[in-house]
Amino acid sequence: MSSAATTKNESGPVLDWTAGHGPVTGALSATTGALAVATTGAATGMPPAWALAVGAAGALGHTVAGLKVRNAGRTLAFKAASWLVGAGWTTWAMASGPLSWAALGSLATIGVGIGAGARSVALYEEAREDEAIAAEQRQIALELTAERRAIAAEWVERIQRICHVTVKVLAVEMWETGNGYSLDLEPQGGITYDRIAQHAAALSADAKLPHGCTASASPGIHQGRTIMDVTTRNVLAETRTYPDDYGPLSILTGIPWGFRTNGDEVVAYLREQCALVVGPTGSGKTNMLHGVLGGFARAEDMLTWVIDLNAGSAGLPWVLPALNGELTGEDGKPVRPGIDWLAGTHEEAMLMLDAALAIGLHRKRAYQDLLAKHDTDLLPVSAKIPQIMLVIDEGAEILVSTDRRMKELAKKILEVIRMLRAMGIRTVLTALGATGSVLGNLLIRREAKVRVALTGGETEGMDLGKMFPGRRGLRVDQAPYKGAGFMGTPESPGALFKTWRIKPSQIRDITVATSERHPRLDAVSAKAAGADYARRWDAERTAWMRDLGPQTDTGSEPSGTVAGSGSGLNLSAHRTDRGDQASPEDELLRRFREEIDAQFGTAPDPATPPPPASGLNLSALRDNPEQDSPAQRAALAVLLAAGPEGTGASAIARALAGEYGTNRQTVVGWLKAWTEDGTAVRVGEGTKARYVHRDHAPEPPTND
Ligand SMILES: Nc1ncnc2c1ncn2[C@@H]1O[C@H](COP(=O)(O)OP(=O)(O)OP(=O)(O)O)[C@@H](O)[C@H]1O
Repeated sequence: MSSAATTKNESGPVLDWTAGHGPVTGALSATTGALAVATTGAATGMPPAWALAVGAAGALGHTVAGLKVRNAGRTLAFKAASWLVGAGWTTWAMASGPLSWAALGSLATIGVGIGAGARSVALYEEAREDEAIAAEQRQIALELTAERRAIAAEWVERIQRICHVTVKVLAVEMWETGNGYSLDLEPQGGITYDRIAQHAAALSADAKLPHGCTASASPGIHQGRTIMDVTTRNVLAETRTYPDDYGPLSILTGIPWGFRTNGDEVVAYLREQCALVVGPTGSGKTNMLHGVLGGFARAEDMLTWVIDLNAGSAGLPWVLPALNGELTGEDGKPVRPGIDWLAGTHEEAMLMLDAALAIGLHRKRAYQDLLAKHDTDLLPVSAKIPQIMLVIDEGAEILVSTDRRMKELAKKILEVIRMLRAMGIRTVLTALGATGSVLGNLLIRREAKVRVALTGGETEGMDLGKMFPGRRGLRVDQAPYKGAGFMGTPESPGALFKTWRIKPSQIRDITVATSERHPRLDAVSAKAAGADYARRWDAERTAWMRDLGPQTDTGSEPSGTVAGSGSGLNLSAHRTDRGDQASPEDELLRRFREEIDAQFGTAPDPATPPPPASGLNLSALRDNPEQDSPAQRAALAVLLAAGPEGTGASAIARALAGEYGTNRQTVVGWLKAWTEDGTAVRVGEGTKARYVHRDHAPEPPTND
């Protein structure tokens, strides 16, 4: 029913006169209307021809209205006929008396007739409308198929001309994002995908794809098929922020690390795999690391332990705001740090690695029954028995370092990688360059199949062939943007991708959002890890964080206090601002350190690949007197022996190389530390600059 609305209020039903008629109400309305007019007209002596005139006008009006809404001819005819029949009856009834049996009987028949007619007309109109929509869709599909056919023909011709390979196109799929399309190809004559893949650059050029877009061939559903992905819009040039849905993730369902050129997420499955993230300075590696830590923080079955000997800078933003009480959780509850353990010093890193090894070995014994119950040799990781992810910034450089202390760490890291896969302990190592010394390590090649090469336009030290063996046509200049590069996993072959930009505020938001979600270390593991793990957040163990808080990863900026400053984040995004706020003393110190950096090359030059043993900045160690190693003491002795003439980092390193294997980079770190605490004094300028022990230092000039 549609003519009278059914909504009720206190004053009774509300009538909606604008609503249209259905078949029943339409017929009722027409017949009761005609009867009313006939009886009133007959009683008052109205001329019967008037009713006929009104009927004709109604028929005309409805026909015009029907034409406007494009009613079918038969609908228009039916509506006009209804008006005319009604008007004819009224005219006749007014003349011969409307209340006779004949008049009422014929009116009832007319009513039923109008009702039935209206119903059939309505059904007909509906069917017409459906047919029109279907025809429109057929037209769109036809056009799309024509577009696909054109694309297919274009690529068959192009591949034939450039690769000399005949292909059959089995399907063309347009990406929903509108950024490109994929072709499912069947190369003829037993030719495999790589024959096409090696011509990727020529194919892209021939197709006149915009910069940053590629035509890349990869294996298809079987060896005789090839998928050709063609990007037509360069999404890598866009900055996309980390998706702000911080919902739960799991190690078992993978952690998203970025997006492909077709807009799809690329996911790292790390239950059994280790990962290697290579990125030279300025490529967006720190940002990516934060994205990785953010994903791990969101997981319900992972605990993240971070080693960063660059003063812990990769982990600090996940720890300090929580430790300093700057964040408040739901209901005012304190917020747990976004990572479970942070080692910024050699000592702490040793404790962490020992704990990881102890946990792994103990899990092997203690969970025998559980493994038997699940009939597996792979520990069933869950929120109750979480996976431990060891994230080691510049870890690859630790592995190839010749420094004795680094070698100690390297030995333990390799043990973790080699022995603890089944027991749910895996690593993410970062490296400044994809150099032979990093990828030459068989263990890394075998265990770290989740690989990322952030290029940021850097071409040196980026051996993509070694990073993604078997993948052809990958070129560094395809991803000249910060945060962009290549990612490959066992599930998703190496191809272009980009990381999300994660903002400092998002790190805080994720820390808060995931605080309640982090699992606790299972009792078996906690027992094995012992007091070193239980006391990891003790004030004296975390004092270095507060001391080093706002330092950057190069350690070449003044230290200050973080607590209460409200800027506990140590992100490179903030770096440029800080110089403006520094005091004159800090500024002097900064300039002094810059000079040292310039002279001794402590800050890596983005244009050159780092030598294998470089890249680690050990300045973080300087604040801890307990960390004086025999090598350090020997270096101090060399400095003292140099007398008032003083000496330089290279000379000290040469003196120590034989016995301790100390490299120049390490000595530079010590000299910086000694200069800051007054143990040594830097004299001379430029290439004449040298260090003198304070016992031999010249008298400082006085002002009077
Ligand atoms: N995914 C991204 N999208 C857009 N811009 C990014 C992305 N990642 C990084 N950037 C930009 O690049 C800058 C440098 O990033 P980041 O500090 O992570 O580089 P890095 O390789 O760690 O360099 P450094 O070693 O000097 O710290 C950031 O401040 C940001 O402006």
